[in-house]
Amino acid sequence: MTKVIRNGTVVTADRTWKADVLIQHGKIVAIGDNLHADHEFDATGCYIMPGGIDPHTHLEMPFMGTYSADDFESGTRAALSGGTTMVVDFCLPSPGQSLLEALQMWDNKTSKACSDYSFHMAITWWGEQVFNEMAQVVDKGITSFKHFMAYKGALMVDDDEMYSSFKRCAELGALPLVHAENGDVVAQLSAKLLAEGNNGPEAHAYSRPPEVEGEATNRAIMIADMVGSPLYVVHTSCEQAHEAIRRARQKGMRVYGEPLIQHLVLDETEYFNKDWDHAARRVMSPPFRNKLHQDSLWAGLQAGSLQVVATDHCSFTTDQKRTGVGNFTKIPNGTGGLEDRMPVLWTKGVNTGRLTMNEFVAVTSTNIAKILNMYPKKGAIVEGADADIIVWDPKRKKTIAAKSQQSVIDYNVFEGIEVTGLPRFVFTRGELAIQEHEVRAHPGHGEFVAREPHAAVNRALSQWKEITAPRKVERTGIPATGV
Ligand SMILES: NC(=O)NCCC(=O)O
Ligand SMILES: [Zn+2]
Ligand SMILES: [Zn+2]
Repeated sequence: MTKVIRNGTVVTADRTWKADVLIQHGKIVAIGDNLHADHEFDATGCYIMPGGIDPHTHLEMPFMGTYSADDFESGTRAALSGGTTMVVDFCLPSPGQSLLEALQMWDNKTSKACSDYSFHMAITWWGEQVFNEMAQVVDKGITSFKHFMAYKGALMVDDDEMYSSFKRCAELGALPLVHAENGDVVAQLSAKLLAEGNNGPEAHAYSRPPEVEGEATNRAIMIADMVGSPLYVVHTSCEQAHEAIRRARQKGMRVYGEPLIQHLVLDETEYFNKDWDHAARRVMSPPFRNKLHQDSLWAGLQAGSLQVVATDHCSFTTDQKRTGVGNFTKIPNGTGGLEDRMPVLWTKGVNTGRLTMNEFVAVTSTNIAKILNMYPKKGAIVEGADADIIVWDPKRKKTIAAKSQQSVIDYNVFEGIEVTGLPRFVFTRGELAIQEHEVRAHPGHGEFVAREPHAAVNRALSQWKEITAPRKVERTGIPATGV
């Protein structure tokens, strides 16, 4: 059975043109004029774009004594509803646990995924077993490894562990990722705030100032440079971290930065809300920042010093958040956003002139497909690509409301924001998943996307590091050792 999307304008990361798109067996098979098929979908007035890719989600994740509430079924259904056709989630081994065993546990969660997905593997401890298993993880198509520089006593790794792991990534042609916050300083600041009776959700933000993130970002960048590895910094939220990334890139280092849609549009005043639930629902790490930091992130997307907009979707119900009443360090960290990332970014970015449509496609889909070495299977409208396609109606409007969302939690941090720009149709590998309000997402449709190591950037960087490596100076006439 063939499908064709007709009468629309194709928008990719680098081009905009009128064309029809023909789909067969889950792939794009032709792009051109006057194409016909068994089923026709009308895109009059709409843009035909690559489906969004969210490279940062935590579905059904064990964290801070509980599990994040959205699983692969509700999470990917929410994603599709908002035009995101692929997620990349994190496999988190417990300290001491085999990476392969953890991967098996994460695989078991995915049977009801409605969209395609991939994994990053977290390095939460270090030893010979981890060193060896990293190669097997890469052989399974997982070529990115996450390091938490925060969450002391739980997921955090120290500089020695990070150096060893980044070095191993360089050898394997893999990409290290970092959650960049100085976990030791956060622990000290948190203890001080609690001792002073500062125990509400606003203290979460006080305990993680931008300097904590800027320092860790810079440290991770320097370590990656010393081992000759590229680096991807997740949830870049502030100017200090952005500055470190920008500076590194200007020096030719292969560093990527990922702002979240939450940090781009929500600010720290949320934590000063008198309603404890309101503030706690917005507790995440790093916390929301002020308007100056937001401007820096938008500028980074415009200038190309930041490349990707993600969500870090890690949703907890109000009841789960209430675990932290009386002690902000016990509030599960995380917010949702999978359904909202694309419409909110379009509304606040494209509709305001902060982003072009092509930049929108780049930062929501194409750039990450390239960084994670799955382009043009994903992130592209080209013949042979997976038919992960959104037909985007720039005039469709809605007001974001928890009562009508796909996520299973009981609130939405974007509640009340009116968005203009929503999907008319969403296709996941050629299957129609969304038709305006109608959700046809099919649990079990999603497939694991394996990725190859040694992406072009890894190859170029290791070549350069080899050429510029320190070399012993061969000398003749070495003087005898003195007595
Ligand atoms: N970001 C957050 O607060 N929760 C999810 C885990 C993480 O990414 O740090
Ligand atoms: Zn994080
Ligand atoms: Zn995260």
